[in-house]
Amino acid sequence: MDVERVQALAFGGLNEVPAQFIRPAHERPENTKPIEGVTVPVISLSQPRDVLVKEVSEACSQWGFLLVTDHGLSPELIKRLQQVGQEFFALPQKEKEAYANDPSSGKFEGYGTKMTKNLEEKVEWVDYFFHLMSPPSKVNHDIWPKHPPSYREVNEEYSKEMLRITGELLGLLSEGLGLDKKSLATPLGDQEIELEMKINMYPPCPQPHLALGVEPHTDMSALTLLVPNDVPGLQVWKDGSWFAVDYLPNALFVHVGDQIEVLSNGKYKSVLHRSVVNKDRTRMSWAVFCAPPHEAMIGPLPELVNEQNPAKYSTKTFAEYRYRKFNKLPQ
Ligand SMILES: O=C(O)CCC(=O)C(=O)O
Ligand SMILES: [Fe+2]
Repeated sequence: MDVERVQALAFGGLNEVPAQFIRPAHERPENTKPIEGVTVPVISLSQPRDVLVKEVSEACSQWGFLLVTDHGLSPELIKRLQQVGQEFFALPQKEKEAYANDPSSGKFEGYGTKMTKNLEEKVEWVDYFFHLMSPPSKVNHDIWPKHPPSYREVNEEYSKEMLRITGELLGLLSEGLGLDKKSLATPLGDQEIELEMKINMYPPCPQPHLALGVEPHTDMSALTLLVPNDVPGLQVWKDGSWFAVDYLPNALFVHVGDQIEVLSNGKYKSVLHRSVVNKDRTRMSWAVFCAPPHEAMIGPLPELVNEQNPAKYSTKTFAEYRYRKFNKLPQ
């Protein structure tokens, strides 16, 4: 299958973006103005637990998004993760193509460029690499980049840290619902929770005001933990406006995904977000999607549902949720 890669297109010398990237006027990045004085929450994990539970659960109820600092993830490990990802994307095009995925035949892992067309038939200004990274028993290392050779070791180390931090955040969010610390982790599979790595690579774009990196969406995951390079581009939606998320060195960008919204019966919000591109610099981001195993049954936690608070979401397997979301069917 011949897929035109955005990276190859962008570095091939281009003065205008091709028509398939040009968004209708209402979708263009300059279109909304954030509310003055309102900023995205930044929360340090080294605070007394009661304060932390309150701050994290407020951020997840009001924004579905927060920046986390003092998470114990070392800046060196983040740097190594970014280095091996950059080295992969710096490989000659032909070498990258050996890892090409094929979502239309169910092969989601590997090197890709989004081909599925939305209603307006527009595509995104991004290439990516996507692979499962945990639990180890389900990971297929043959799909992971073999170059640079340290890719595997670095990503395995990173994955352990993501599992630890996911566990901590789920504990805080459970307590924020007034429940036992394990209430959210248990239905999500606990140590069997699936962690997927998606490296997004957004090359410079000759007309950034016309295109989008990733179009508005909510993540299907329970939580998404992301580290970008130092080029800003992520925007989150709140109360009718897009808010640009500034780069904060070594912070983890935490998104509430659909599964936490469902489990919390709507107390926590799955955040609508998008990314914009720029003219001069390559933006990259490393998103780790933390999601339940496919066979897990996900619905509002029974402790949160009663006559006054009926279930707002139906209960179904994560596999069915995914199928419905991919095919734009009602949940
Ligand atoms: O690059 C970003 O900051 C956002 C990427 C994203 O939302 C995604 O890959 O799901
Ligand atoms: Fe996302």
